[in-house]
Amino acid sequence: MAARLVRRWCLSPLQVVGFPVVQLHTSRTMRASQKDFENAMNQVKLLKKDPGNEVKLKLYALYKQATEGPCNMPKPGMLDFINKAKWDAWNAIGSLPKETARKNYVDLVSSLSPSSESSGRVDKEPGSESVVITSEDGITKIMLNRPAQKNAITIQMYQEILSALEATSKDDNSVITVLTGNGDYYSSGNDLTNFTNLPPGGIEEVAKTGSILLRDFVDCFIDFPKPLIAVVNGPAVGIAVTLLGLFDAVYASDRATFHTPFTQLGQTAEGCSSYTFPKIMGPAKAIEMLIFGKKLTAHEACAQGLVTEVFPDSTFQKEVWARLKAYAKLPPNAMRISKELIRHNEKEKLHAVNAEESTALQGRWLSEECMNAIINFLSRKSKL
Ligand SMILES: CCCC/C=C/CC(=O)SCCNC(=O)CCNC(=O)[C@H](O)C(C)(C)COP(=O)(O)OP(=O)(O)OC[C@H]1O[C@@H](n2cnc3c(N)ncnc32)[C@H](O)[C@@H]1OP(=O)(O)O
Repeated sequence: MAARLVRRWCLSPLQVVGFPVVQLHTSRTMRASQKDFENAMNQVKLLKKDPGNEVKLKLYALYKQATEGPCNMPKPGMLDFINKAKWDAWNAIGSLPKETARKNYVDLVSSLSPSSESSGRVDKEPGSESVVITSEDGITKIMLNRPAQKNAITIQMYQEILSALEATSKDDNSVITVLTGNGDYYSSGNDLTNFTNLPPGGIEEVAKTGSILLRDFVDCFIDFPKPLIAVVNGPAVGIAVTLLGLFDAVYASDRATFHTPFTQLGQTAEGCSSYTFPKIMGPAKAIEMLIFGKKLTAHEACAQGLVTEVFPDSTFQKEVWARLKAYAKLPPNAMRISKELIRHNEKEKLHAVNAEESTALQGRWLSEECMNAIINFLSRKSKL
């Protein structure tokens, strides 16, 4: 379902919003500007880097305006996220003359030409390397690897992380396990496109399968038997923050921030944070984060007890990995038994909280508040 959308995006990113890459027209009577327009359409096919949803919607809208004039389609239903975003973009152009739209399209494409494409960022396909798992010196590193999407977590990535945790919990060579992110973000949390490709059972089916996946995923963190460390290399959002309450140590760069904008998204807390956060930082501070969406700096999160230690970004990787290598040399059974002693009294409670939170979210994902927030994000009309 949602993974299909993401895969489709990665294989042919320009087509996700119905981007007109194959609709070339040739005419013997075309004028110069029509030629430029067709060249621009060809150029778009050669773009190496996905220009992003906002630009794709602009291109779509200008193309439609240039070829058909003002928006003449019936407005798609609220749940038809992608077509609704396309319709909004086209409709927003109003009565812009066809020729102006054609020129704007050509100008926009030339601003995206290969010479102006940045080559610095890695953008991997899910299913290939969106989650990279490596093992060295007794440390299993699970690295979120979608830096261009700020390491937003797709359905497939949840499944891959879950499988990695299950495997490493049974691997005698693995002493401690680390979750971290590649690029400037730790993770922007749940990929908001996870819920946009509707299966035959509609949005209800998406919400139900999402809730089951969430519950299984978080259960795996609750039960993980060995030391679990978060190396928070940059900003963290949503589930990437809430899960931290289930880690045994959280090391953060001073560039990291911690943001749980659930209410703004029409959603509610998950990752057992409705229980762990009040316990860690007291209800007053937990409510500011989980209900009002207050974003914490790394030092604030450390003062609240969510983060174990903050390091300057310039030395973060070096200092943290040196420390983890030393920890991984400690006797593994003693660490495992100590973790069990510290955690086992809470496990039953945590599983019950996880079940409750997952059920509450299933309902939230069907709410108008949540759908509007996702539509807003996808149509890039608003950002958090
Ligand atoms: C099944 C289990 C479900 C568990 C549920 C968990 C709940 C949550 O985790 S709620 C939190 C969800 N996350 C968000 O609301 C964050 C949304 N993203 C943003 O607000 C911003 O992108 C950002 C503040 C993280 C970064 O802003 P910035 O201006 O620096 O960069 P952008 O241009 O916005 O992002 C670059 C690129 O990445 C895409 N992207 C970023 N985050 C997400 C995301 N969470 N889902 C999908 N896509 C994301 C963004 O769309 C951009 O893509 P394009 O270049 O293609 O436009």
